[in-house]
Amino acid sequence: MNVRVGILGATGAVGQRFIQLLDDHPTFELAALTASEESAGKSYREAAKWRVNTPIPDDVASMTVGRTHPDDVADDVDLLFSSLPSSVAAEVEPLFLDEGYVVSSNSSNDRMAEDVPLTIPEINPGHLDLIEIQREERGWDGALVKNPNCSTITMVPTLAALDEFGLERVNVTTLQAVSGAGYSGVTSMEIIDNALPHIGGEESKMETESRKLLGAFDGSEVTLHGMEVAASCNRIPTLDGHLESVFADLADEPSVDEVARAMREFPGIDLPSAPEQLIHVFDDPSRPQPRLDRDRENGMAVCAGGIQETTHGVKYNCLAHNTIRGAAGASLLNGELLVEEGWV
Ligand SMILES: NC(=O)C1=CN([C@@H]2O[C@H](COP(=O)(O)OP(=O)(O)OC[C@H]3O[C@@H](n4cnc5c(N)ncnc54)[C@H](OP(=O)(O)O)[C@@H]3O)[C@@H](O)[C@H]2O)C=CC1
Ligand SMILES: N[C@@H](CC(=O)OP(=O)(O)O)C(=O)O
Repeated sequence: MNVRVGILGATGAVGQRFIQLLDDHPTFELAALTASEESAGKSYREAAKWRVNTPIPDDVASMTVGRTHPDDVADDVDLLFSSLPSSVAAEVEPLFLDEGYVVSSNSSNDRMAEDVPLTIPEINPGHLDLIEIQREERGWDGALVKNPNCSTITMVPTLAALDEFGLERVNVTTLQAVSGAGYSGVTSMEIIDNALPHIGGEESKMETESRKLLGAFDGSEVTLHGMEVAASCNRIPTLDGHLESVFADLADEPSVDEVARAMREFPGIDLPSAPEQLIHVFDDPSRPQPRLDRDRENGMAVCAGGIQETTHGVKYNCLAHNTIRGAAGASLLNGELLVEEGWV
């Protein structure tokens, strides 16, 4: 079965990743591209400042970019991926939902809304059933599903693996790539030979979204996981790939080998864009590294290493590709799950 998909915000950093990942997708057929009024009416080649490391697919280059409005998206598009600035997404996503579109969104608005599934398919696929409640409460024919913030998604699979040892408290420090801020996010004068110890809003996203993702869903609501999370977020001059140092306090006292096993054996999911192995664990304490490890399994794997025991639990480093597993790849996987579960 072919599913016709569109991208809202198709010209941006994440939008370009969507186009790259959708090229040759087994079931998704790209049928609509939207961006701002400034890009609308232009061919995609003219409108996008293409910056990813594969050429624009020929059939996409000649497509016309529409306005980000339901009137510019054909009715027979089944699924929309959204990578708009969150202030724009908050205004326009409801227009598409009212019209019955299913939207798999990467933008941060509504991630913590009680009736909106915030999902990582390998971690909490059951939370998709919140769509029933969302439709009742908001009167939408469509459905809205969010993926988490890129720093959150880097850490949460490893925390999910640790949960069997009783997760009590998590402290995390991030070293985030410049692509996370978008193409015009930080200037070269700000970031070269430097590190920026503040990323607006990022810390609270990690502290709250992680608890929702690992929260229990009883069929009507998600109860946030009881762990405490404290985050410190920093920008460094890498291009792609967020590296994070996690200190996790646990109720049990697992050995390093037991923690490594729990991470390595954490189950994946059978979807076209999912990695074979969700968490790649290194014995070499100098890995993972952004440049060497961010592209594992097409940028969809999470890496971990440097696992050591601490007084109250363990510490380790983890890494994921922020614009693939942390953004476009995450929405794409949610889209595949929506199709698999019959919501599209
Ligand atoms: N970069 C990353 O690693 C991650 C980003 N995100 C989130 O994804 C979203 C997109 O990020 P990113 O791709 O980096 O952003 P960009 O600024 O690179 O792209 C934004 C896109 O939205 C379009 N757009 C901007 N304003 C409007 C408007 N008023 N109406 C319609 N379309 C508009 C732009 O079109 P045009 O080209 O015409 O201006 C462009 O296509 C954001 O919410 C971001 O926070 C999430 C996780 C990671
Ligand atoms: N803030 C993230 C990227 C991002 O846009 O996050 P969010 O999807 O939560 O807005 C970073 O700087 O790396």
